[in-house]
Amino acid sequence: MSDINTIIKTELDAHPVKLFMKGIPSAPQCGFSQTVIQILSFYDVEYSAMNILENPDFRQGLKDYFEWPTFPQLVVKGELVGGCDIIMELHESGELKELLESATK
Ligand SMILES: N[C@@H](CCC(=O)N[C@@H](CS)C(=O)NCC(=O)O)C(=O)O
Repeated sequence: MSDINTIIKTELDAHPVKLFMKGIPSAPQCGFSQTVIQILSFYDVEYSAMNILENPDFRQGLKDYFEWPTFPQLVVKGELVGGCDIIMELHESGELKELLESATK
């Protein structure tokens, strides 16, 4: 495993719900990231967010790690759930609630 993959794995092990985004939750720097932050605010869930604009190694490393080319990336228990479109769909279908609840169990 390359160094960045090891660092990503350590980060994911430490945070059951992890959002890789552009900007920070109080000041998203992209509309897609902003939408996911708004959706997460509907849930009583603790999450950790990383600004990939300030972490270029993660920005490229995550694209390779998850084979997913864009941000945001929401990761629950080490598994990529998806980006903005998927999170919106899962929110509307009610599946996101279950997923987030499973993260704390
Ligand atoms: N359809 C995507 C939209 C996200 C997207 O297009 N993100 C772009 C612009 S913010 C991106 O991350 N590009 C790669 C990069 O900037 O490294 C989703 O559902 O998340």
